Order: sequence, then C-alpha cells, then structure tokens
Amino acid sequence: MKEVEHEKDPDFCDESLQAILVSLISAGSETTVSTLKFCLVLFAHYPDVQAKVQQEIDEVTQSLRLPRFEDRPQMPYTNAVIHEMQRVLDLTSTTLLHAVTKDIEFHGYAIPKGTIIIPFLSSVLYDPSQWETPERFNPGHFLDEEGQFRNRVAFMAFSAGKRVCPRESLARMELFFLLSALLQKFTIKLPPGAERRDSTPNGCMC
Ligand code: HEM
Repeated sequence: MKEVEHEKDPDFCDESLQAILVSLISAGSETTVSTLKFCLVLFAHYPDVQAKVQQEIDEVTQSLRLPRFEDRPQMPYTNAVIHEMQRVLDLTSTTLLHAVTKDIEFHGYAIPKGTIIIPFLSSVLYDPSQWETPERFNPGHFLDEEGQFRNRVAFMAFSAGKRVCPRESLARMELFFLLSALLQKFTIKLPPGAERRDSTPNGCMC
C-alpha cells in the first residue's frame, strides 16, 4: 500500500484490499470447510475406503511424520478418493455469472455477445458419458489399471477456463493436508446409534 500511495489511480487501494479480503473469506472458507465436513461424513460411511487411505498414509510416512504435499504422487489412492469425494459432493452446482465475449453458436443456438450464461457444473460431474458409475461414489473413477492416479477432463469441481477458481491449488493443498493429517491420527466413525444414510442430495452414497 505504501509503495503505491503516490500513484493517482492505483490498482491496489483500500477498496481493492477490502474486496480481496471479502473474497478470500467468503469464497475461500465456506467452500473448503463444507468439502472437509462432507469428506469426513463419507469416510465414516466407507470404512474400507478410509482404511485403505490410512494404510497408504502409513506406508508413505512410515508413521514417523506428517504427510507432505510432495508425498501426493506416492499416494494415488488418497488423491483419487479426495477427487471422487469432491465429484459426488458437487459443491457449487453452477459457476458464477459469465458472459460471452462475442457472438457464438453453441449446439445450434445463436448466443449474442454479452449474453449472461451460467454453466451447470453438475451436468459434467454426473455426465454418464464421462463417468463409469456417475451416481455411485467410486474412487476408481480417478485410478488407472495400475492403480495410479488419472486426471479426468470432466472433473470440474473448480470450474474450467479463464474463470476457473483462482485458488484451486490452495484448496487442493488444504484438503490433502487436513484430511491426510486427520486420518493419520484418527478413524472417523458414525456416532453410536447413528444410522448410515444411504443417499446424498444427489443420491450418491450407495
Ligand atoms: C473446495 C474448495 C473450493 C471449490 C470447490 C471452489 C470452487 C469454485 C468455483 C466452481 C468457482 C466459480 C468459477 C467460475 O465462475 O467459473 C470459484 C470461484 C472463486 N473461488 Fe473458489 N473454490 C474453492 C476454494 C477456494 C478458496 C480456498 C479460495 C480463496 C482462498 C477461493 C476463491 C475463489 C474466488 C475469489 C472465486 C471468484 C473468481 C472470479 O470471480 O472469477 N476458492 N471457486
């Protein structure tokens, strides 16, 4: 702030600082917290998946240290599980408001420049032409035949293109750190007497 205070119309000012802080708090906390909560619920529902993730964490860290982000390539199953949890959670369903920058034709529809569009991410995250079992929680969606992690173009939990979530890498890091550190020390279980719920809002806990 000090460096730009002499400029007539600085890009960085009190107003922009306020906007950055608001976006960090509003776009950054609720998204990550809701995803973490959902992942913990899923782990409680899938003890076998949880045990496999814990085994992978123990193998990589030898139970001597916390998991590190650099360990991720050696933890394909954990990585796949987190991706699949985000896919079935389908946190935002749509992107923010976008607008087309020139006249275009899309699937036979003429869309004039300036038209507001809201891409529907759920339709991609659950697209039966892209996922083997779109309605089922299945970490195999992100694993190849050798059990190595494979990226999927239809994984658009963070949207895509120019307006993709600008903090996707931070969010990925947070999810990986927090979930792997928690599962290294704890096993997540449903409370005694609690019934297993077999469906998410998308009908996906089967
Ligand atoms: C699991 C965590 C997160 C998910 C699933 C997520 C997902 C998304 C999605 C789908 C969008 C809309 C993109 C579009 O309109 O095409 C978005 C935008 C945004 N996200 Fe995230 N996000 C996450 C975490 C974060 C974090 C941790 C931050 C900041 C620290 C953040 C900051 C933002 C901001 C500032 C935008 C608006 C970008 C713009 O206006 O173009 N997000 N996010």
